Amino acid sequence: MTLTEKILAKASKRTKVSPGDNIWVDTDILLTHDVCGPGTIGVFHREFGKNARVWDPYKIVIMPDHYIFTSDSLSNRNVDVLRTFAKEQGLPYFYDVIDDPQGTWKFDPLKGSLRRQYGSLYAGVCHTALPEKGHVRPGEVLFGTDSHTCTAGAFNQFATGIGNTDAGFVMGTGKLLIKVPPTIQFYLDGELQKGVMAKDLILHIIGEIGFDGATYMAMQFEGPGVFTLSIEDRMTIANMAIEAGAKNGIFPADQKTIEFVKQKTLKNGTKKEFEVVELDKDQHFFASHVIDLCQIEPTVAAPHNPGNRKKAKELSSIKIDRAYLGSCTGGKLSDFIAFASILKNQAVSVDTFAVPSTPEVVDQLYKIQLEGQSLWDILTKAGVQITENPSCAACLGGPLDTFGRLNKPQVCISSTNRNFPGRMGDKTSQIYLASPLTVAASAITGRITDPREFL
Ligand SMILES: CC(C)[C@H](C(=O)O)[C@@H](O)C(=O)O
Repeated sequence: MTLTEKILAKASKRTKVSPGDNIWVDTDILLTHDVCGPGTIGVFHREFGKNARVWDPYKIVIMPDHYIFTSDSLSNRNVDVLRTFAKEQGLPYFYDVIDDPQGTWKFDPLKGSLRRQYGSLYAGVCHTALPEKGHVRPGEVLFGTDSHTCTAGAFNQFATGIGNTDAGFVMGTGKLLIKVPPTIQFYLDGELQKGVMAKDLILHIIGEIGFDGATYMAMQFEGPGVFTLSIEDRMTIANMAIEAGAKNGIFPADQKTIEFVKQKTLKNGTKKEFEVVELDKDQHFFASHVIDLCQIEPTVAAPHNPGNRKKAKELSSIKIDRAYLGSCTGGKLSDFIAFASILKNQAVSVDTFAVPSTPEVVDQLYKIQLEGQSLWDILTKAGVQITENPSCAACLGGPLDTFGRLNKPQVCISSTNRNFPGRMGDKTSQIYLASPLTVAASAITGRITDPREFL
């Protein structure tokens, strides 16, 4: 069996499952957020009753993260619905945006001043925050009401996005009926070259198979190249499995995975026994691709789908109005480090926005230094507008007052995950998806630029 089949077999208490089998699986974690949480809660109450209790309060994680820092009253109401529900149900893992609805500014000793509009519990973008807060473990089944839930496949687990109806059902029963997906193998060899990031690799792969090339399939990444990738690289790759239509993306576990999971679960009091799922010798794949990481070049997805693959160097005539760094895909700490490595002692020539994915990333921006300057200082000196409020922000447009939103027709290069029309706001804007290095290089020159020109 493939990694996905092995996890699903265990979760359905079977010795073997095959692609196409419809099986009931037990859920380890159900994740929801402010956009889909209220709908999920509505389905849960409608189907299980007004006074129903969730199946297991310790297995539900609620992380508001999408439309958080906005004056839009409907968005704010969504968070209120989550808050009320978490209180009623006694949910220990509700990562509220604020501690005290009356007072939201805090003194920050790192900066020596008041900052942030969020409280001590706020976790940031759910797909980055979930592992950071110790809610992912190899071998487990994670369902989330968000298509990028597949990010957690980086940790050797079955992680997939589901709709509110399914999530309402999981909330009440802890179970879900799913069809076992066929698996496509991506066998990675070699190592990514300087100037090339995990984002380039996944854009390359989506370009290869098409943005529907893995519809309802598992994308399994293996081979020696996998172990050269950092945990955050693997998250970027698994995160965009859905952009090829995949049910999930999945990686084998190594020492990096085990150490990461142990450290985060210990720190956050979520430590549980887990069993790594090993690769079988005779797996059956729907298809198999071998990829030499050394051959990957800075890659861009041109408008209007993530599979519209071009090399960055082929697009040097495209002028941009805006550059954007952020989201579950491109707002992690390693994304900021890469971004700052190019922007050090440089200046951006177009409006450039950066949104950290979690409060932890914000803290590290002040702490981590490159040649004596903090990442925060490097970026602000280069002219980047950074917010200290981590959220999904303009990755998916959001209310008009969303930080970095495209409020007029613009050409934007972005480290995010989708470039559909209207995705970042204005419907006629053009979005080019790229790695943080390519976004930084392009922000300096004002046109799409291969970052190797700056190395
Ligand atoms: C809001 C949510 C349903 C959506 C998703 O599922 O992906 C969003 O996170 C996105 O990235 O488009």
